[in-house]
Amino acid sequence: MGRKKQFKSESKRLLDLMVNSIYTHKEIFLRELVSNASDAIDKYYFENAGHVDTTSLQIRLTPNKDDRALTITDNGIGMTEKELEENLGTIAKSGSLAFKEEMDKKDKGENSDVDIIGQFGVGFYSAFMVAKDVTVISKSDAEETAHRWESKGDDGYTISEDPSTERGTKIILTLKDDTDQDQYSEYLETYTLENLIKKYSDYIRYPIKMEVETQKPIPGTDKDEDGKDKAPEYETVVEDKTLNSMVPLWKRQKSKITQEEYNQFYKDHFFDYEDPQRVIHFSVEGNVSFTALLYIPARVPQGFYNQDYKKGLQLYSRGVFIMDHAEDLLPDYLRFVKGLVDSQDLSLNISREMLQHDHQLKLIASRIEKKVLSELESMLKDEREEYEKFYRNFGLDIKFGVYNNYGMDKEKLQDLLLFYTSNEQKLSTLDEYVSRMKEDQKEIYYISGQDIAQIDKLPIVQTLKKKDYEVLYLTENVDEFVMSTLGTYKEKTFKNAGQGELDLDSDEEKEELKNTSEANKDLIDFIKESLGDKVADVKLTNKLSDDPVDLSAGEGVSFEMEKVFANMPQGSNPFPMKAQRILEINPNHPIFETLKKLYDTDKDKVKEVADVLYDQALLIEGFEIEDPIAYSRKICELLVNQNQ
Ligand SMILES: Nc1ncnc2c1ncn2[C@@H]1O[C@H](COP(=O)(O)OP(=O)(O)OP(=O)(O)O)[C@@H](O)[C@H]1O
Repeated sequence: MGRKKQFKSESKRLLDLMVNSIYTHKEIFLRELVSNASDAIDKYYFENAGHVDTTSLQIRLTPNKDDRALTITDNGIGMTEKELEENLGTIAKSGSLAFKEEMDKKDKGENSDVDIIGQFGVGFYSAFMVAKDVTVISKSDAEETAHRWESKGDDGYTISEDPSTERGTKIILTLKDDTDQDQYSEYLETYTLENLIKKYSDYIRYPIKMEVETQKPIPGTDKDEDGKDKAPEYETVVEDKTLNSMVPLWKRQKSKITQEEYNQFYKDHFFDYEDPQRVIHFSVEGNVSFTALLYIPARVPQGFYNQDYKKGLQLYSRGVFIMDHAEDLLPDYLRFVKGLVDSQDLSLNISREMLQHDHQLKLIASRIEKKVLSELESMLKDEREEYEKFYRNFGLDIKFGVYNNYGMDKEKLQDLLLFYTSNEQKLSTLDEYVSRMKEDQKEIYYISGQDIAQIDKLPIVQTLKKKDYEVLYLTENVDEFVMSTLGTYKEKTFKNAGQGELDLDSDEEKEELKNTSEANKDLIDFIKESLGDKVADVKLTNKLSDDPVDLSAGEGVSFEMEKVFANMPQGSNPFPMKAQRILEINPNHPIFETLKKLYDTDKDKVKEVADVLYDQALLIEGFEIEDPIAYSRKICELLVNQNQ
């Protein structure tokens, strides 16, 4: 046995962290060791290109419950005594510098509480998260003898000669004792190992093999004495199984992948039982190189509106799984996109914290955003029905995308919006609406309500339709916020038809209305006074063709916004905002004549009628009335009086 040596001081600190790790993803040790094994085979392959029997290259897992040991064997390049010393005695060069800097910061008291293990190229040392003793037996073609490196972690390591003759490296992990938190013996179960390989290392290029026990029917036992079929007897057979599928689907040539394969991969990896609506598979070479395989689900994913729904793509580095739900790869408004990104430009040990600042990742994210948006644009252009199907599922996210971040992304998204309109009785883009606008129309009209049918009956909508103006129907809470974020589209301002003035009248009509209003000023003032602070104003309007009254909101908060604020959870909105209520009366409706007459004969009745009209206007707007019983009594009274 060789002399005991101490780890270099930096390594020792890292090792301490591993040995005493409270890191929750200890299982990644297997990914790290398998990845090293694969790198070692790569190196052997490249150094001996042309002379290698590629079929023999492999990685093997051997769990041994008696010894509580898990062995990972590869027939890669192996290490000489010196290499064992250099490579395993100091921490990996890639990570060492960053690690040391972080440690220096810590010493100066500036250290953030970052997840240190995830952050550095700790590779091999992660074995100490699960093992109390790590033995590495390695043989390089460059040396006659093999060597054995052994360590229990903190108290150093020994290197000695070993009788092995086969080229490559064998890493024997004697697992730590089980604790309440960690069942290390799980790593001796073949099914756990199979799952971990599938999860993290499925696409390693070389076969990862393991002997697995399976139950097989014993030949000839499926017939009884009379030759009739019966359930066969089973025996336990040990089979050598390849655990990984080796070639990632996304690395294969696009033209050679069937839709069925894409769909199956989606269902296997992203927990959906339905085929996706769209597959987007593309590669980018250049400043940053990556391949992305993205999917748009055909339906809203389960839990999509729950707080704990996680957006993001799976991240791979050269076919090795790094993490799930890398959220920085997708903007929020594309949170429905599922899929993965594989880039050789990312380090295997990159952490979430690091990703946020990673320049390469930002480039990847921006290419992905552009690609998905351009796919959606062409779907809208060329496959309208498909797009509308998509929009019914995820249009709300596109709307939130317009509204969020102070409208930062609105330019990118505005042409993907669809709204139901009065003319078309179907969904329209803003561009389509603008192209149909009347020559004299200056603004884009919209109006909000609970649903299409209710909006369609609103008095103001009837009037606009009569005058041949098209109106966008808004039925979702976020819609008005989208409109106010957009402000304009193709230099046309958005105008809430249920709010403020609409300027639809001709000069003569305006003049006539002004005259009627002046002539009836006393009556109008009286109504306003009798309604008190319920209304901000009462006025006559030409907007209403057949309806007697209507309530419009003053400038500022609209009725729809008021309703949204009112529905917010209590406490989140300490100053609920109310829209100004303006009661508008149709001077061409017979009710106005009645009011005029009553004003001369029975002012108390005017008050009653005004109350009823105001309540009616509230109902039309979808508000509750304050006192339904009083309202109903008044209506009955008026009906009875009429027949007397
Ligand atoms: N199975 C192996 N066969 C041959 N060499 C190995 C093997 N495992 C590790 N090594 C050597 O030990 C070195 C240190 O490994 P470690 O996993 O700590 O870091 P790394 O793989 O270089 O870096 P990173 O993990 O950041 O990619 C490797 O660079 C490699 O030279």
